[in-house]
Amino acid sequence: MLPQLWDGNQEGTLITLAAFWQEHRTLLMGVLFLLAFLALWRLWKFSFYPLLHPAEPKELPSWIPILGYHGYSFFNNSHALLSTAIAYFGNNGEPFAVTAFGATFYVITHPRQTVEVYKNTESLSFEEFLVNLMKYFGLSKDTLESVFHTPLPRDKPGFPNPDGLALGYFVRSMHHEQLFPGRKLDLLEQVMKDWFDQHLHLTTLRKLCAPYSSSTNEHFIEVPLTKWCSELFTRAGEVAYFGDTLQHIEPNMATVFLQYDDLSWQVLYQYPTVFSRTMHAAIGRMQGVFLQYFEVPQSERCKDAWFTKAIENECHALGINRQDMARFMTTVYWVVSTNTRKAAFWLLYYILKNPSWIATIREETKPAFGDNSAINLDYIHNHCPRLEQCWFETLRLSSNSASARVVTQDTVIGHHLMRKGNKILISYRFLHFNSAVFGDRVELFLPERFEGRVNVLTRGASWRPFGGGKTMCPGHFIAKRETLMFVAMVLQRFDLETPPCQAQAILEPDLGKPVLGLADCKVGQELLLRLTPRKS
Ligand code: HEM
Repeated sequence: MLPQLWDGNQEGTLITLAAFWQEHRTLLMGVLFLLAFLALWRLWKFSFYPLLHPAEPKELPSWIPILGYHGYSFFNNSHALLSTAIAYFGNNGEPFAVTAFGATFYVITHPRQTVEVYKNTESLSFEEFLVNLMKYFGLSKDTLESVFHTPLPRDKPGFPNPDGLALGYFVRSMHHEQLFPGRKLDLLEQVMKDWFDQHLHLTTLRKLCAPYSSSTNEHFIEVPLTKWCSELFTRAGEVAYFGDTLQHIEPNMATVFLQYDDLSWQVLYQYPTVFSRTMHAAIGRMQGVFLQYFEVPQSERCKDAWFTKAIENECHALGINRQDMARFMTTVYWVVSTNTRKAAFWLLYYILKNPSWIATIREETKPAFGDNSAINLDYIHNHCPRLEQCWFETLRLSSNSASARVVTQDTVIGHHLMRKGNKILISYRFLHFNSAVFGDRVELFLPERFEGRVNVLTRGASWRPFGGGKTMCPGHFIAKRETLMFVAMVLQRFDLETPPCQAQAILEPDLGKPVLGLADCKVGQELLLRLTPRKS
């Protein structure tokens, strides 16, 4: 029990204090020592050190040495933490440092410096991040050594490798071959179009969505919007990349993937297995399905994308075992669907909440739809500017990625010295919410801000939904094509409503979870969507 320190008698109080000090002397000395140590450490770290090292980015002060006290804020809402830091440093556009979980991140907010970061592939590494990811997925040391450090012959059979790159770097050229405009991209898009075309009918949806639709009859179906888009896009992406073989092995691969993907932020934080058992169980199931997939002879696996067998052949040639191939393919499945599913539900959500766009897009896309369900994809690509503006605005509002680079040698960015071993973060959200670039009311869905300004706004250094430099996302063409064709088809075929009880329901981006692209919506939020076939 603490003594009562002030009873109006000054002498008595002093005596009581002295007695308290005598009794708890060791404890109080310890506390005083700790406070003195923290004060000195803080003074040194955030006042004297910056004076002695003016070239290094200033660090957001904290009271916890080494670990930094920003870990919780990083988890909870990294965007809010970075906003606080930007305000603390007077919004001066200079890089600053934040320590969380013992790692120091230099945060870049100025568009010009983002370009410097993307250009520097000598001393800023994306590969270290990839290697850590692959290790986390269980790829063996030997496989990683061959993949990243064994140059493939320049004259090898298969896809040409004139620069003699190791597979870990060569795979980027293979993604480009599959995903950049050309025949292979068109074929991929065609498969997705056929899949949506077959499944976007009331009768088919009733069967497909039975496990989660909340209500259905012969006139309509009600589905949870984010779940519905996620399932449909994952299934379409699966068929486009792997044909129907995976479906035969595990008809619910998409559902297992979504269980994993909801928790995939744990991978980015490299959570220990003991704290992420559900995520590990889902990924284990997916890897198991891919093991069975590779047991099916190639000749029996049809209608897959060019990339899928091409990369498998490269892995075989390098002697990579089946387990590691299965682990790697799981990551391919991940990148194919994790962002497009979110792009689809965010775009539909914003349109639903701004219903005047429904009529606009219907009218604009109508000429792309012939009488016998034929769809003119070229028309959607090139003659639907309003739909395209909605796409850009959705990406702007829902991007929550941060490009991460590991500093492998001391490096100067924008006159600031970045120390070896630390990480660099480019937060896209800050770039996309800069009202000096994107105009007023940046927090609102206003696709018209892109009208007549698409080139200015989406080709500058402030536009980064797909990252930048060498590692810029190669999937951006297919992501756009797939999402826009889907939204156009849904609007042409169905009337959309949210049930009256859901009129006030909203979806908000979860800015706390790290992602490689678009934000998910906050846990527990969902919006019911009623789809009623339109009378033609
Ligand atoms: C709206 C949809 C998408 C968004 C917002 C998105 C975003 C991103 C981002 C931010 C990165 C990291 C770039 C960096 O840090 O420099 C990335 C990388 C990547 N994305 Fe996407 N992505 C999308 C769709 C896709 C699709 C559909 C595919 C494949 C079919 C794909 C394949 C990849 C690959 C292979 C990489 C790694 C690139 C490399 O290391 O060179 N993405 N994506």
